[in-house]
Amino acid sequence: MEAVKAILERAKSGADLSETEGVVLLRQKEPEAIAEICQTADDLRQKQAGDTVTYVINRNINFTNICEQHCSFCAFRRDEGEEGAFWLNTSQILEKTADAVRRNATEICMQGGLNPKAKLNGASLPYYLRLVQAIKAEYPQLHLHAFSPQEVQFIAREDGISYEDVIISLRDAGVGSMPGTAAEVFSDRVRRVICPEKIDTATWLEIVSIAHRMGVPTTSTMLCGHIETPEDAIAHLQKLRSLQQNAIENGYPAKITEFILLPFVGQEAPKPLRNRVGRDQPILEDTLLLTAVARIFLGNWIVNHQPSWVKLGLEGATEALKCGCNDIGGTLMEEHITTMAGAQGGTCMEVETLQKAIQSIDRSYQQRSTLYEYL
Ligand SMILES: C[S@@+](CC[C@H](N)C(=O)[O-])C[C@H]1O[C@@H](n2cnc3c(N)ncnc32)[C@H](O)[C@@H]1O
Ligand SMILES: Nc1c(NC[C@H](O)[C@H](O)[C@H](O)CO)[nH]c(=O)[nH]c1=O
Ligand SMILES: N[C@@H](Cc1ccc(O)cc1)C(=O)O
Ligand code: SF4
Repeated sequence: MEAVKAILERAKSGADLSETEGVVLLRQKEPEAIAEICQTADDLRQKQAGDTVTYVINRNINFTNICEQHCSFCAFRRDEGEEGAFWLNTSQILEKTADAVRRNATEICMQGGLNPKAKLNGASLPYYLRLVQAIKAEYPQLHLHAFSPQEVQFIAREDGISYEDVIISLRDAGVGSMPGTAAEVFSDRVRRVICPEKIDTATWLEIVSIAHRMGVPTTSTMLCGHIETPEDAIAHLQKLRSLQQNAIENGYPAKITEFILLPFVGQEAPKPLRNRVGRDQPILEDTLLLTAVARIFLGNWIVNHQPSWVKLGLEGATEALKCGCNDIGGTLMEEHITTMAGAQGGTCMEVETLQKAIQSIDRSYQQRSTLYEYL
């Protein structure tokens, strides 16, 4: 307990914790120590981000779930022709966008499977650019938060072009920011088990750094609660922190806007990983401790922290607002990826429901843009 208190004092004084210190915090089992860690995270949240909790009105559009990869946590992907496979055409996407705009969305969050047939004139990039242009032509004011580093690498590989060229083209067509998914856990040992076909740690960091250099802000995520160790989790946070330090120190025009913890949902995930992890739903207590440690460890470098109501339920996400989070996330309108994995939180939130959850813990709420401007 004395060791924990000393570490928390250092964090409160504004110091960046070492990985060893982070691991000590994450390994705590005593309720008293855990309560102190959450209290420190809550204090730092107040100091760094204030008492107002933000939300964004957005819609997820997953344009296809046909994917050439086979991540062992993913219940969303399908082979072409398999039951449940889908691939939206432009008019379906525009209908969903029109409905989102009618419901006051400011953001479309677009991601999909890696579909080698998604090409125009034999190339992937023009296909993705057409998705972007179709939306931006009709709704130039909408913010497009689209395509993970894995999707960027897929396009570059299919077309034999550089990551930089892909990112510049997407940016110039109207992509406003990049979701920091596909990060999973930055341990190549773990990645060989849970996502052996995915980009490795170094490539994820490289692509996100290029995005920052090219003026494209990104989010950042971590998939937790599967086979990662506390050391893996802290190493992941350390890599995000130093990526952000690098963007700031080099004066890049963009950086990481937020950190989102994504607890693994196993219920409908492929059986090998589901069985190895041994549970269907995330353990709330473990998620909350990691939420708090992430706030403390990322320090002043990443000030916006968001829980996932999809995965924790709105009640669990509201608890996370007391353990370091200052944002409740998006309305989403239709969530598929983790809902297909058996997540219990729902697929859509009304603005009023998010506001009530925030009010229930005596905090004020505020609508934000994707880039955290108050609206
Ligand atoms: C499904 S992918 C979509 C974009 C693209 N296919 C990719 O992998 O980057 C988005 C993210 O969803 C998350 N996800 C997928 N299955 C999940 C599950 N069963 N539980 C929690 N998160 C999951 C992963 O973190 C993954 O990177
Ligand atoms: N937590 C989840 C999110 N969060 C992302 C936000 O909705 C938003 O796009 C971001 O904060 C940028 O403004 N998105 C999901 O699709 N699923 C989640 O579980
Ligand atoms: N789109 C979110 C993150 C996200 C997306 C899909 C998920 O299933 C989970 C998380 C972001 O980076 O901003
Ligand atoms: S997580 Fe993404 S890349 Fe992996 S199988 Fe699912 S859709 Fe494909």
